[in-house]
Amino acid sequence: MKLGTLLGTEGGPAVTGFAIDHRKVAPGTVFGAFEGATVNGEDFIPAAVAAGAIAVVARPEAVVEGAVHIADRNPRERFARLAAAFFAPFPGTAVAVTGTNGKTSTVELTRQLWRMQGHHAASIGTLGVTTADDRVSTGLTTPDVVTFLSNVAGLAREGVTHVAFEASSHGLSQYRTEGLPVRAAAFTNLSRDHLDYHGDMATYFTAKLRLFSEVLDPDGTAVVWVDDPHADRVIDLARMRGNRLLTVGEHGETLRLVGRDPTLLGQTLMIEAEGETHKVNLPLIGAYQAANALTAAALVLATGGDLKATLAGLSRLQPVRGRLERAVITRSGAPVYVDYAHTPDALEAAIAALKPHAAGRLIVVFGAGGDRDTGKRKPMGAAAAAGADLVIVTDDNPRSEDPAAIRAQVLEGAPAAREIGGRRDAIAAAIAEAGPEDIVLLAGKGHEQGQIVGDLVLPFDDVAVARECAETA
Ligand SMILES: CC(=O)N[C@H]1[C@@H](OP(=O)(O)OP(=O)(O)OC[C@H]2O[C@@H](n3ccc(=O)[nH]c3=O)[C@H](O)[C@@H]2O)O[C@H](CO)[C@@H](O)[C@@H]1O[C@H](C)C(=O)N[C@@H](C)C(=O)N[C@H](CCC(=O)O)C(=O)O
Ligand SMILES: Nc1ncnc2c1ncn2[C@@H]1O[C@H](COP(=O)(O)OP(=O)(O)OP(=O)(O)O)[C@@H](O)[C@H]1O
Ligand SMILES: N[C@H](CCC[C@H](N)C(=O)O)C(=O)O
Ligand SMILES: [Mg+2]
Repeated sequence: MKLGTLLGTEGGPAVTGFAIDHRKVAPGTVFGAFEGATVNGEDFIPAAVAAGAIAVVARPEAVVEGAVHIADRNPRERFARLAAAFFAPFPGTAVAVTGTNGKTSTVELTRQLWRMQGHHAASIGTLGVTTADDRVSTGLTTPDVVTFLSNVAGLAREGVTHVAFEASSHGLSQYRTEGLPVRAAAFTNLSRDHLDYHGDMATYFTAKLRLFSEVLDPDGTAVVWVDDPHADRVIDLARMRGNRLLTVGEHGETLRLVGRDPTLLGQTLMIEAEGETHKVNLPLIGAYQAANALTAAALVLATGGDLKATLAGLSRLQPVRGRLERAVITRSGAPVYVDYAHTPDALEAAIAALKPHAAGRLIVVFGAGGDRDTGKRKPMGAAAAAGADLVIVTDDNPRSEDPAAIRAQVLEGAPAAREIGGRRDAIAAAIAEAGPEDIVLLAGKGHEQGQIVGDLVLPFDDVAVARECAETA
């Protein structure tokens, strides 16, 4: 593709690729120079041009010599749209999910439901780029714009027609997915997280609302979990914009949850839809997975899915990696669950999911990530102390922070909790302590395969460690 074609002029050099890191520039690359959280990408423009960049997307005040300066007040958005034109075509049906919690679960459940209806489907998010037979991690929930758009185009070349992706608030703020048409967008919930980046809840919510105000196709469908207190803002936005609106939840119009009874390995849902009541045996435990399953079902309906087939599909859903995943049953008979809860709201949800199944005590082991929102640590301790019978505070991913300092902040919310710094020791202690009527919940790391300590990523998988500890307990 010629640069002129991209810019709506004529001719010019051939475009060979796109990059936002100067170290990835090759001859023919269009370079995006963005002011970032740690450095200013504009500082690398000369090096990018020296490496062969033929054009640079940057603010008008940036200095570009030896390459075309594509000047724009919002260089991230302009770059994404140009890159999308270069990487296209994409799968015909793309949907996005945003919310503090439930994004990964919902996109994965959507992928499974689409597949049951015969679609070649994929999901992109925290677990990576997932298709029916493959999963490749990208390191982020919403990958950087070049990784994201090139991967989505790659999926189309593989024959994928339906993709569901997680629109994180960081990803929305940084225009990482702009240029990919979005046929439906779902809102799960909003609670405290990522205030280290957004500063306050209003800014955090505004970042998420951009999915509905700008990213969702004007003739696209908004899917809203209406039981969340923030849902009204999303509904108002969808109505104002004239988007089709599907609502789910106990107060939903499209899929109204009228009954939910926990069973041994899941739950029976009563769902009102199109004037009829449907009974569904969902093989996932917890109110939160019922919420995500209904949201996923509505996304499938929003993209042409048949109601009966979609509701029937709910009974065949497979658990999502690291989301209330049962890792092992201890020698004493206590099940050990691994969950990704790393916010106060999520901890509450995971504990509420397991509590009805614990005839004895619920033992919770968790910590909090370093270099993330510090304000959520005490409320996380409080959420665990309020819902669990025994709380063990340990390390999550300390990153560049002092692990003991992080634990101390969490313990402020759970003064009666035990503190065991090493995560493996904490898991071992919980498993040794658990009796036949008890349940153990390991929260915060879920599917993660490593523990980030300083610059190191030490191999660590909660599921594997739980199994090893259960062997020797
Ligand atoms: C805080 C944050 O979101 N940072 C992301 C952001 O970096 P940034 O724009 O701030 O970039 P920077 O490091 O300041 O550099 C500025 C620019 O100069 C460029 N550069 C930099 C150095 C160099 O030598 N040459 C060069 O060209 C960079 O590529 C960048 O474009 O853009 C980068 C490229 O897309 C991302 O890799 C990076 O993610 C960092 C690694 C990260 O940890 N992000 C996490 C917090 C994140 O995004 N999490 C969300 C939320 C998960 C959830 O939902 O809970 C996610 O979607 O994963
Ligand atoms: N609908 C929900 N309501 C409340 N809590 C939820 C919900 N869905 C998931 N959770 C909790 O949040 C945790 C993370 O779930 P999930 O990975 O689906 O969320 P996410 O939005 O993708 O998170 P992240 O922003 O870290 O990528 C779960 O392990 C569970 O504890
Ligand atoms: N166990 C991780 C979960 C959060 C990871 C991701 N959601 C992010 O914020 O980057 C941590 O707390 O460090
Ligand atoms: Mg996720």
